[in-house]
Amino acid sequence: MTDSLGVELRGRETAAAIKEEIAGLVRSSGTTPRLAVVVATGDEATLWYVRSIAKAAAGAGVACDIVDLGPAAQAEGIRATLERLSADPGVHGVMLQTPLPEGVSAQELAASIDPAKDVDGANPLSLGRLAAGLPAFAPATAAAVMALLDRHGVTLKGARAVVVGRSTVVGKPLAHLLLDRHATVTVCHSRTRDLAAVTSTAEVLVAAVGRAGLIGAEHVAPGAVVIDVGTNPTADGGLTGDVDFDAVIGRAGALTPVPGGVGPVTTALLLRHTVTAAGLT
Ligand SMILES: Nc1nc(=O)c2c([nH]1)NC[C@@H]1CN(c3ccc(C(=O)N[C@@H](CCC(=O)O)C(=O)O)cc3)C=[N+]21
Repeated sequence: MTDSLGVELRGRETAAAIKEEIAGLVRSSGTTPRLAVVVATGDEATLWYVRSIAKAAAGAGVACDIVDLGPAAQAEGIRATLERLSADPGVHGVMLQTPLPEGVSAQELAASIDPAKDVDGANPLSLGRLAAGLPAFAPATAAAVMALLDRHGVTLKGARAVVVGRSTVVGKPLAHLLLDRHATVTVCHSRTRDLAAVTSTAEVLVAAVGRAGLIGAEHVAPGAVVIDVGTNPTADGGLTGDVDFDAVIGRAGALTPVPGGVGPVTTALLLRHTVTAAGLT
């Protein structure tokens, strides 16, 4: 918790600092890290994310190949592509975008990404290594939550942290990252009884569910640091989080906005992981 209330934890400055650091590393190494992004969907939000990765990569001096297999791609074709990119010494990072076509399992396919190139932490091996405390890439979104907490000087050691959401891409890896930092971690989900009773004990509260406005004032302890991972599309083509921003901002010690919070940091850390995979750090 913090002493003041209502601080906005903005992500754009953090993202800009990470991208600047990457650009410096690339310049001084003389190596161009290369990220391959495999796409097999027509989902608008995903395509937006892919374009923003390409744009951020260009600005940071990272090469980015979009490998678009189209929304009709089959599991075997996607697997062959991931295997080819994993074996290509010119490619340092490999990412498979979700969602995937009906009946195609992202987790089964992600097992074909070389863990050394698994910059979005999608291979089940990466999650297992993370849980075991071994070096591994965390999913960029989970890493972004930690980066925002660190950048804003939030103390995690001994802190009560509550994560709402148990997805493989955010909730589960994040619980391990917080445990590693000696937080006392509780994971809530759709079957949790009396959600507000649990979340209102949190000094650090992370919402990663995908339900607009789920977290209201009654879910938040005064002074808590609240990180909103939700990116829910709105009727007018915008984006809104899992936290009711207007209801919570005056009560929270600090709160990330959507847009402009976790999202931009996610993109920057995906590039940071690619730089690490290229051996630059
Ligand atoms: N394997 C995989 N990993 C992902 O991490 C993944 C994925 N697949 N599929 C698609 C979703 C979506 N996603 C976003 C990341 C950043 C923003 C982001 O930066 N949004 C901006 C604003 C965008 C706007 O205003 O429209 C912001 O929050 O400020 C959004 C969404 C990652 N995803």
